[in-house]
Amino acid sequence: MTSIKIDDDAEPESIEEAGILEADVGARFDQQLANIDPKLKIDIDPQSHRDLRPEMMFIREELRQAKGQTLALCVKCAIVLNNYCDFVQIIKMLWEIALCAIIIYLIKHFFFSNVNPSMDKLPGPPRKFLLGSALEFVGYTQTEMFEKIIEFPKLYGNRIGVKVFNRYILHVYTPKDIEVVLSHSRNITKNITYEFMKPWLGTGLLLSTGAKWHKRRKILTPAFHFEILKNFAKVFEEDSRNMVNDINSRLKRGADVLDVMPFLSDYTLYTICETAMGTKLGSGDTQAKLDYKKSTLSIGSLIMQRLTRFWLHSDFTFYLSSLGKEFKKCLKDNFAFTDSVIEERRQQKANITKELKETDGKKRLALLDLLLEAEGKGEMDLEGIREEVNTFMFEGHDTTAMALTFGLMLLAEHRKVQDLIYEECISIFGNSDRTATTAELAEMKYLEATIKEILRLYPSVPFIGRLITEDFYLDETHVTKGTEVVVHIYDVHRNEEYFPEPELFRPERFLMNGDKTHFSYIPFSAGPRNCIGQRFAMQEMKYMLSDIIRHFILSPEKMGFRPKLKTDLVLRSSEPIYVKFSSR
Ligand code: HEM
Repeated sequence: MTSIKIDDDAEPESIEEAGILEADVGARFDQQLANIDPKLKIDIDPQSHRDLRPEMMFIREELRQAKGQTLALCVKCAIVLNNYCDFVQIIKMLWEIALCAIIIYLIKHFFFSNVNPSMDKLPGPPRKFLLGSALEFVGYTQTEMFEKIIEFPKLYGNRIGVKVFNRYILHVYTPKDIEVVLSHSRNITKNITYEFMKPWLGTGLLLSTGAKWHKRRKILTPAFHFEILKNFAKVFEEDSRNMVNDINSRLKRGADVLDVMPFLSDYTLYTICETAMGTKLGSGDTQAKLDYKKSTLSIGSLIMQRLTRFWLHSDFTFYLSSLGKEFKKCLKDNFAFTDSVIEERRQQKANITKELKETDGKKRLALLDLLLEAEGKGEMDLEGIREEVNTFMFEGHDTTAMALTFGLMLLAEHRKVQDLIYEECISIFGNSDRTATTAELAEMKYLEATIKEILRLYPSVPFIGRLITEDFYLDETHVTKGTEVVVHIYDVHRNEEYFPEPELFRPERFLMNGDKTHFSYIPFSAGPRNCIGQRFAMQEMKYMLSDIIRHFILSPEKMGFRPKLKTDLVLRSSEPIYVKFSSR
């Protein structure tokens, strides 16, 4: 309710003056009445008009219409009301100007603040006004996404520029470009895609950057020292022997065809828990273990779905959505398991300290022990331990499980390769059933070449990303700060120039090339942020594959079967991979 007070002293002196005022005020009213908020109630006290002469009154019909009531206004009232309306108009106008300024700022910030003509020149998928290529993957399944990404170099060439809103994303495929990106000592920050993993892995070794990453890498590198891997040999041996026994008992029950992915994933999980975490899981599925495996698979898939829906990129919208709610539930299950692993090791801490004393500190600590030791020295807190344990549990078991899965699929179709590995094993062990020493594993050159070839065709991490923090050039392309770069490992491994007939599974390539593949072969990435666990992974895979081939002949369930691949945190098959086992 707006009350208009009349200052009687300001009453016009004469009818003429009132007439002039009315004409003036009336004209201005006519302009403004259209803008008066119809909800505005104007209450003019009729008592205050009682002494006014009738000539000094005028009725604005428009006001009556606008307010649904007849108002008799004296000229002074009209002036006051008019001034009031002017004031409201000014405020409204200022608000509109501010709103426009905010919108212009946001549009500029989100769509136009990042302009890089040399990136704009690069070929790439079509761009829509303002959105760029933001709609490119909307509605795609993970399998369709993978197929589309693989098509990119065929459509647009070997250096591709993509713009999504204001983000430039450079895709590189050639060893020459990849070398520049990965060797850069200061461009070590991961790109925005990895942000979606942070609620899960925190800023552990995989996701951290700058000083934190340097400090953590220094603390954790000793956990992958050659001597430590030697200590792990016993666990690798035991787990691969258990795996062989498990397959044997299945064969006795007549179950000779295995869905290999979940099977292998169990064993790589046992191995990472027992080696890096110092915790024996025991065979058989507990609910916590099942929840961990299920939630790890779901987390990857939910992150991929979020990635393709740009409106879920903000935490606010994501956690309101059903995907976000499911994601939270998966994190809870995942953390419950990893927390129990930490707790169990913490309980054994007294034993570790005793062992350290007995060996004069010469005993090398496993990863989790190093973390607990760092906690004791005040270099790390519980949150820090948790993010590293989550990082290593995931990176340390899913990557190797997928490599072994694709490995068994390829070996099953290539009997000759199996025979060559078998012969290599016989040349070392003869008829003995004993397991290999680390020195003997190092001698298995053909097996090593086979694993390399498996990882060439099916690199567990098919793409990696960086956020550029320091400008550099790729020939004439100026890659500026803020640009994201995606390195296509899967594609560079299929470059015909380096790997003739790239789709063929041919381990001999690595016997001839040795290690002179440079940046054309990077399953473990390269440069400062390469895989810290690569020797661990190679050793684990050697133990498992050699033990399988020494005991079984593999054959495919369906000859020529190639599963559809899907984009995920690691390279996955979209359908089960079955392999038939028979005893040698
Ligand atoms: C076949 C097996 C494996 C493959 C193909 C693989 C591949 C890779 C690749 C490509 C990266 C770089 C990721 C990036 O730049 O975003 C990486 C990083 C990493 N990997 Fe592996 N990995 C394997 C096994 C393992 C194992 C067994 C562990 C641990 C025991 C491990 C732990 C890590 C960690 C912690 C990083 C982050 C390193 C850093 O940024 O400093 N990986 N891995």
